[in-house]
Amino acid sequence: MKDEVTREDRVANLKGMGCSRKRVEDARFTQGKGNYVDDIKLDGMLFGDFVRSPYAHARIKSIDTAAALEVPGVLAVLTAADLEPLGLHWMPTLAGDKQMVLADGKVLFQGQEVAFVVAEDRYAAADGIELVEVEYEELPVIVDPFESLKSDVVLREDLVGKNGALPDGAHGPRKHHNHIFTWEAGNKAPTEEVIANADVVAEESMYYHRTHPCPLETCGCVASMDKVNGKLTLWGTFQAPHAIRTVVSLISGIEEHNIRVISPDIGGGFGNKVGAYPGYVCSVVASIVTGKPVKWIEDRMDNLMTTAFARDYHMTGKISATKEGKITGLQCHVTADHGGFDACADPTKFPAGFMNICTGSYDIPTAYLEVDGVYTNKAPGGVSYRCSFRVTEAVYFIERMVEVLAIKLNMDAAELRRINFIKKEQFPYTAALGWEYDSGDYHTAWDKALKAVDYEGLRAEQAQRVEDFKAGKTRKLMGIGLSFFTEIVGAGPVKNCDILGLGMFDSCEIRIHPTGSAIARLGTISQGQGHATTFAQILASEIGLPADSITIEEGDTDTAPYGLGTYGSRSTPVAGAATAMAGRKIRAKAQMIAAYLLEVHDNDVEFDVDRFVVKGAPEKFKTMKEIAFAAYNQAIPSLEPGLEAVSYYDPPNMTYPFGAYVCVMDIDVDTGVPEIRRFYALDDCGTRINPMIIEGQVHGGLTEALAVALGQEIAYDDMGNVKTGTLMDFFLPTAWEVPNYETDFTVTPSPHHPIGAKGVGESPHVGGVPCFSNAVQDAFRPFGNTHTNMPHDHWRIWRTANELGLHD
Ligand code: PCD
Ligand SMILES: [Cu+]
Repeated sequence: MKDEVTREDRVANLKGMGCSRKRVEDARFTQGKGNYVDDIKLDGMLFGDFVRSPYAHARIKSIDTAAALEVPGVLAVLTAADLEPLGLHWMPTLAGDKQMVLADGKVLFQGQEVAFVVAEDRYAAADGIELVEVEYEELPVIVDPFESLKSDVVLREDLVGKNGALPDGAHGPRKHHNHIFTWEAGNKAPTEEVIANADVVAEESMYYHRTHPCPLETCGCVASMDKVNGKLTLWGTFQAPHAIRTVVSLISGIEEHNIRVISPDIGGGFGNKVGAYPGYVCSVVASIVTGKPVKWIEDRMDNLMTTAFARDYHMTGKISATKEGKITGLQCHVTADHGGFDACADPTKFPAGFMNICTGSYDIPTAYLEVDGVYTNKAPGGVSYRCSFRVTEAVYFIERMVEVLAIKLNMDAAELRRINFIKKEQFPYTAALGWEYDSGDYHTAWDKALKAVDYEGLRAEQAQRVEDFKAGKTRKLMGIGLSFFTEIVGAGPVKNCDILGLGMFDSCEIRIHPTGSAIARLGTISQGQGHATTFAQILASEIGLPADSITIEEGDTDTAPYGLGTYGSRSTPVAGAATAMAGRKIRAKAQMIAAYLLEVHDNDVEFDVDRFVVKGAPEKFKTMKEIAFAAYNQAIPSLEPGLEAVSYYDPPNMTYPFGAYVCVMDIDVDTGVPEIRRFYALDDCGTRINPMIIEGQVHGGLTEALAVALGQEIAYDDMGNVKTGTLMDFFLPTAWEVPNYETDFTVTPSPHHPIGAKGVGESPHVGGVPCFSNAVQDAFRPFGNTHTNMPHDHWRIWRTANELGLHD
């Protein structure tokens, strides 16, 4: 006899929310069957590549392309002079600035695009590049933003009026010719007053160094202009394909319906692929000029040296408290190094992103933040790396300030956090710098974390270690790194978040096929996160069809509904919500169909897992599969045939995931080598869609956090040369450096999200960096250390030990 199918079986069969469904995309990724931009090969396709500036700041006196054009296979060499008649020698940036597509009279950073060589293949292009003769006149180089604000050297002549007048920038008045904007949040005078009269004030200056996400796949595109039909198709590594389509239309004048932008598989994005690069514009122009498809793919050095960097924030803070440790005020000033052009990808009203989340997880009554953006001779960008909107910087700042305050108060840093956390009953909580935190339960998470690692025990062990060190019994110190973070993800309500005037909603469109399977398309685009797996799970739970019968498609602007793309952990909070809402529309229609089929009133049926059941008569039901068929097969009075829905979702607020991290580290004082003994990470991202994917996200984010905290950096010398432009010098952690992460969670749903989910992709990075850094700093705390700057590579750790006299 066949076992009866239980309700539990039916739930399991859906593989819906909460299930660790295996990633459906991995079958192709693990078998080398992914379809990345560089896999696209079209008939007659040409290859374009850049002549790049060896200088960080120079006047361009002449460009001679004659010899390059003689190279067999080289078809064209584009310079700014060729783009100028088309109005394409400069392009708008996402931050309201403009950027040279090809060097127009001067170059502002090493690696800047000077000319675009179009050839039959990559090798001919490379030969052509060698023969383009550019005459440069070197100009004084500025790599330090503080120097920049004092210098007579004008970096952006295009932004200075004839008589030296300084027209306003995109974000208001400018103080100096190399100044971009000042952005403020909070209340200055009251904060200064609180700090001036406080029992205790801790002050610190810190530099969050410039780094780069270094995705496995570099940036690139293939442009194909079909002149007969007037259609442009652009494949590329785009994190925001629809926005790219709109931008391409606006700057090229090609009507938007004649542009098709496709993001195929993307080998990691991490924010690097949000903005628009000169390579896109040049490929499009080259395709129009030659009438052939043109591919442009960066090499690793191009990618590291010239595409969207992250961080480069010089932060100075003051934090005040009572003698008992209750925080009373916080002040922060940032000097933000934006390089040669302001190309940050923040929502328009937020030139320093969400840096104003820098009060962190603490109930701080008054605060003030001021950010000055500055031009220097470095590459532009400033969007990227597992937090598009500067939350990494904000959390690093507050999590260091709290540690520095703990030292000043001679208090335990875990206890100091505990007494200042926003309390559960205070949510929704409006922070001093303006954000409304949707939900949180920080005390529960913190207690769980400290208990899991036996915090008291660790502190006792650390004290013993200090004794042993002083007694000459060991040369290893022990650091306990703590961090508690609150993220802000899911941009964003259209009322205050837009990019280039495009409101930051997102979308999902669903079609149910007659046999009860479905396709859903979204305005976001996976770069490895596993959207094809997880969005199908949301739908499975909402519409009662198995996730395995639902295809998720993203990234083709001809088919997907308009959306703002994937970055800032916005897919779950925004497109995930749209998916649930579209699913509910499907369910509402399915209910009417079910009622018709069961010959009862609409309100007499109710949804149960995968079917509609007559209330009080569970043996009378129609499964979603049957309903789907009926939608196409029966004429139902007053209902259109078919079963489709679309939702454009404008979230009422952002979501505020949080987490509690602890890192235990042993540091060899004589070599400066840190050894991570334990890393415990508790994440709360509200309702969890796929626990296994969440765990993968946490592992990835923590590994990138380890990289940034312990060695990864884009470093410049005084001449503006990039010293870390290859993977020989740029630290990319491998399994060798990575510890065994212990992951954990609590669940505090978002009250405004239809399924209560918050983002998680960025969180481990945001919380991880301060945790690793705090572990290093904590090891040296007993010897008088208050703060040292990242990255904590072996040399810098060794130097700290040396400066503290530990080598004597
Ligand atoms: N609650 C929850 C949440 C979430 N999830 C999952 O998880 C993931 C994620 O999500 P999110 O957080 O929402 O996010 P998205 O939007 O999707 O994504 C983005 C992110 O993501 C991350 N992760 C990753 N991974 C991979 N693999 N790759 C990549 O690239 C990446 N990137 C990075 C970044 S950096 Mo930016 O862009 O900087 O802003 S931001 C970012 C997906 O799958 C989802 O579904 C779940 O499950 N649950
Ligand atoms: Cu972010």
